[in-house]
Amino acid sequence: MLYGSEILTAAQMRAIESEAMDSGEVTGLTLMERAGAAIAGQIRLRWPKPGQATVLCGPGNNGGDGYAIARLLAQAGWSLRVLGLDNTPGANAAEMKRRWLETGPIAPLTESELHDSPASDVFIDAIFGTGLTRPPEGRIAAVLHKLGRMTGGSSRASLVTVDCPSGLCMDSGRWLGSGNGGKGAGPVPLEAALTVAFDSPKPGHLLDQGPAACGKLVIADIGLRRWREDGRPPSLSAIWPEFPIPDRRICSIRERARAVLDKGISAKGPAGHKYSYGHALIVAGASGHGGAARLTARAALRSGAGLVTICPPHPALSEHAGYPDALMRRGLDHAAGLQAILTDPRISALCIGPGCGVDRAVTFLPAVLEQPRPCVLDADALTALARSPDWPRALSGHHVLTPHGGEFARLFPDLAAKLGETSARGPAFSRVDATREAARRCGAVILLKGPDTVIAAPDGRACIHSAFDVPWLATAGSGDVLAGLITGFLARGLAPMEAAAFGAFVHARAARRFGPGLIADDLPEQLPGVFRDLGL
Ligand SMILES: NC(=O)C1=CN([C@@H]2O[C@H](COP(=O)(O)OP(=O)(O)OC[C@H]3O[C@@H](n4cnc5c(N)ncnc54)[C@H](OP(=O)(O)O)[C@@H]3O)[C@@H](O)[C@H]2O)[C@@H](O)CC1
Ligand SMILES: Nc1ncnc2c1ncn2[C@@H]1O[C@H](COP(=O)(O)OP(=O)(O)O)[C@@H](O)[C@H]1O
Ligand SMILES: [K+]
Repeated sequence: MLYGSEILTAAQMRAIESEAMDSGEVTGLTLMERAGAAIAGQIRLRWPKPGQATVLCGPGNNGGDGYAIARLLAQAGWSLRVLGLDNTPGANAAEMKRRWLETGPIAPLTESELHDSPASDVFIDAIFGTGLTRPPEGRIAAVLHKLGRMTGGSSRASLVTVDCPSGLCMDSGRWLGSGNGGKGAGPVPLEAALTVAFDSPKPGHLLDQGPAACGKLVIADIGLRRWREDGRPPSLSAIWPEFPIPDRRICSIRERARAVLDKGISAKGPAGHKYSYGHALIVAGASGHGGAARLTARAALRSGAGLVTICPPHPALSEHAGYPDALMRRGLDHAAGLQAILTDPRISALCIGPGCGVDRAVTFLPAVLEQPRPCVLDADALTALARSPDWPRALSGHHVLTPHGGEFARLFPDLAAKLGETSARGPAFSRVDATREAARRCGAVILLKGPDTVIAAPDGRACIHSAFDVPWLATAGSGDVLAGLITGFLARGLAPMEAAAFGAFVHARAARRFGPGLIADDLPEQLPGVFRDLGL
């Protein structure tokens, strides 16, 4: 595990469930009963007064969970309407169905039967879970379309989904059969109030359309920890969750932050002096474009780097006077000038791109890339990089690239195109797949920005950072602040992957702490509070 919580793909989850059942210590029926009880419990927690629920049960084990939920809610006094299919091939799901039939009837899972259930307070989607292999079609597609219209937007009824909204690919967060943004041939995308998933988050809960489709995500413990942790190499995907996940070794965010920092960063202590904490250098642009680089520099200073120097062309030096006084300024006009500055071995990290200007980035990139210090390439530097032939060969493991979607498409047009294609089979190509492949190709750390920021290293380690709860982070200059944070953490000694992941985490926490109305200038000012909250 990298840090934060482990994420499992649908295939990994199925493998763990199989291992648990093969061990003879737990049966599939017990796991299903626990899954059903977890969801029924969450529903009763949110709707303490028994109401009317409609449960839609599919052909597999997800449907089996649905029959268990129906039985448990009925025992708690709820009025139930259950829609299901004739064929329920799995033994466990068939047993759950049999037990439900002792309590009540099953109506056919059709659009017209669903239409006749409008009095429900809660609709429970137990049609498909981790077993979804292809886009829903025909009768089930029509049911899901109707369900989307009955529960989405301002409708009174709430949708609760078992493991995930049906039709959503749990490995990518994309609707199977739909193109970019959930549009295309598929059904009306579901918008759940609550999704209860088992054991661990899956990538699809956090990526792309997943968070909007899932609503509030709750991870329920169904007793699989031992098989998750036994004998398997640590998972490659992890997050910094802002929600509690049961049954994890590291549970407080403070502990997690401390664990990362202890791995590499020079924690401030009585024995240190400013040079102990690194010196970050920011290549800035011409007059009139200095704001972006100053945001970067300010964030680098606040990250705890011992010194930060901003390097605009000589004529633009005066523009940076007094922003803030702690910032050092040095004119930089030619690549040879940069080489001269870099003879100082105490400069420990660089950043080029924010407010730099593409032409200036083209001039300085070769000198930046051939020096061995860790370096963040952002904004104009990414555009400049994409223009140079055979650019992936110029990069290596000490480089961190921080593209947003547009910059990523300039650098990796084929991967961006693949993300936009309609996916006819699961698992669909995901933002994690794209970012991992990008990192592998150029041998550098890639941080693909968005509400679902993905960070990947060339060795395949990857991490999703979810910031869907802070949409106000999408404001001009916030990416410049992120670049500065990562540069500062690199200067202080964090490894590139850790610096990028910790940067994304601290960035979103600063935005969360400030709240709506945030402008990028506010972010660095929140950092002391963020660090204090983390006990750093
Ligand atoms: N394993 C365990 O012990 C536990 C599992 N648990 C629960 O089980 C869920 C996984 O169950 P699952 O593997 O049976 O898959 P599920 O999501 O129910 O659907 C698969 C069925 O749908 C079919 N199908 C697929 N796509 C289709 C399409 N487009 N249109 C039509 N059919 C389609 C597919 O058929 P096939 O692809 O073979 O044709 C198959 O019949 C998991 O999410 C969790 O809720 C929990 O109880 C904890 C213990
Ligand atoms: N909807 C959103 N919710 C949360 N964070 C977002 C959202 N959209 C973008 N972000 C984050 O905001 C920052 C924007 O960076 P960027 O696009 O480079 O902006 P700029 O170039 O103006 O600095 C990134 O860290 C990105 O992950
Ligand atoms: K489901």
